[in-house]
Amino acid sequence: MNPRVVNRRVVVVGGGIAGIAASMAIAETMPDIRVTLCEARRTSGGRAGSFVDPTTNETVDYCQHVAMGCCTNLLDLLHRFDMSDEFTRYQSLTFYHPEYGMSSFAPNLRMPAPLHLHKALAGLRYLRLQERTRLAWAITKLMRQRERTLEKVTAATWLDRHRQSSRLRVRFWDVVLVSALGDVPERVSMAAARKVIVDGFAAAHGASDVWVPNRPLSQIFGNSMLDHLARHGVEVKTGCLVRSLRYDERDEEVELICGDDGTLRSDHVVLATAWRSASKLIETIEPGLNPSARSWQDATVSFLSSVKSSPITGLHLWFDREITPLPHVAMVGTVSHWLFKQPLRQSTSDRAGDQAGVYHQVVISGPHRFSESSKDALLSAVCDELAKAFPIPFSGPNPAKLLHHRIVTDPNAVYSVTPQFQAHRPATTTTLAWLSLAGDYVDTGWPATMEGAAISGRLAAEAVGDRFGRRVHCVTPPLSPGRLARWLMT
Ligand SMILES: Cc1cc2nc3c(=O)[nH]c(=O)nc-3n(C[C@H](O)[C@H](O)[C@H](O)COP(=O)(O)OP(=O)(O)OC[C@H]3O[C@@H](n4cnc5c(N)ncnc54)[C@H](O)[C@@H]3O)c2cc1C
Repeated sequence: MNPRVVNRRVVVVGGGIAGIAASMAIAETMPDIRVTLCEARRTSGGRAGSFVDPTTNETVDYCQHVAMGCCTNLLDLLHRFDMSDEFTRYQSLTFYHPEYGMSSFAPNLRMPAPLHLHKALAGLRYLRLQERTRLAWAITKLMRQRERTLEKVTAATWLDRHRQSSRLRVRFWDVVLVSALGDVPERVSMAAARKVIVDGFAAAHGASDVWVPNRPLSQIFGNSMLDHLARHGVEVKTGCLVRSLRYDERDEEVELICGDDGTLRSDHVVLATAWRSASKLIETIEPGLNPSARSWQDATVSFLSSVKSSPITGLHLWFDREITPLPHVAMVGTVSHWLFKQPLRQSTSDRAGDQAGVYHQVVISGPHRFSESSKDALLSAVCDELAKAFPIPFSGPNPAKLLHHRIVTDPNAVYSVTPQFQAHRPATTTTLAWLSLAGDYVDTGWPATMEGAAISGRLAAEAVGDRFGRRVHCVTPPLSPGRLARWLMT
């Protein structure tokens, strides 16, 4: 073993998916490095978390999360924590449109990618033949363009230039892009949109599979992952809020001032918080910085504090019965974007009993028509939409009743992937040799997703390796594109 790297210490600040991925990757690839994970809250998972509803006593997610088949790093991370079975894979999706009812989106796996999508698009009854043709043409065009060349263009501009009608926008592009990017095509960069369409649908079989957790997120990314990390030698400190960072030039080590835990000392820090906390912590870094470090600090703080965030709303609805046999439905042309039914396998102690009703969740990404109205107005619009989409349980002498509801909007759920954001997105490595960044906002090419967070953590682990003279590979490659897709993309 190289004596220079023995007893190196790394502190990972933030126990969201990025911090978990970074800690696990360092522990697995460089077991002689001492890793400490500091999480401000009592458990890990960050935004991928849950709460206990006080009325039903059920543990439900702040907001339903889904992954896709293209999320190779997240799926690999789950595998490493023996958690793969906690997500269920769906190879086809159901879309609902108020005028056309239900449609099935099922790629044809006998056809090479991207032709496997033709059958899937043909299944969307609310798209006309001409619209499907124009859509397929635009997807092919998109595959031929490099992501970097699309960073400065908004999705809306690109779609206009490529003659995607407003009807097609509402019925396809808005549905997919707003759900995946959390903001409208007028604001998001086309590079991020390309990532969703090409990596998430067109390039490879299985990319568009939807993976839905079948347990509350807190039971996946919470204490069980922390226990697993501890078994890999990671020292876990929960309830440990890091308040400031200071580099001690004389001892060549970093001092982390923590809330109640006093001070930690480390050779390297991976800052794996969301962008706002990252901005605050970077601002605390003490003088002694050389001019280029100072200018990095100023630019990064100024950028991160100006990042525009986008809201996501979850309507937690307990009906007296299930309103559909379908596990989830994507909703088109409605205020509601997704409906999920009782996605979570609850232990009996998590449930108040049958009188709690059957849990459903409606998710709305980004600002919506009722953003400025009362929660009651939103609830009433969503319930009307559900009654229209699933008429049977709501009709007859004993219609389905809403027993209980809770509406949770996270105004800072995700950042908006605007062209400005893409242009200035911070990298993993910084001007400060002792500091690496992780978190879904770091430049991974991915939007604000669990996959982006997992990649960012693994990139930070690779940066730690570089710092200590190691060459480690932690990032899982993307799905391999089919031969035809590869040809289209060259
Ligand atoms: C409502 C909603 C719906 C979403 N839906 C999806 C989805 O369907 N699919 C998907 O892929 N993604 C989804 N996302 C995005 C996904 O949750 C995030 O991209 C991902 O969880 C980010 O992980 P992270 O580790 O980068 O950051 P975070 O989850 O924000 O974790 C940062 C952690 O750092 C801790 N921390 C902060 N400051 C300090 C400090 N000073 N000291 C110590 N600890 C600190 C925080 O407590 C937190 O635990 C959704 C997000 C939201 C909010």
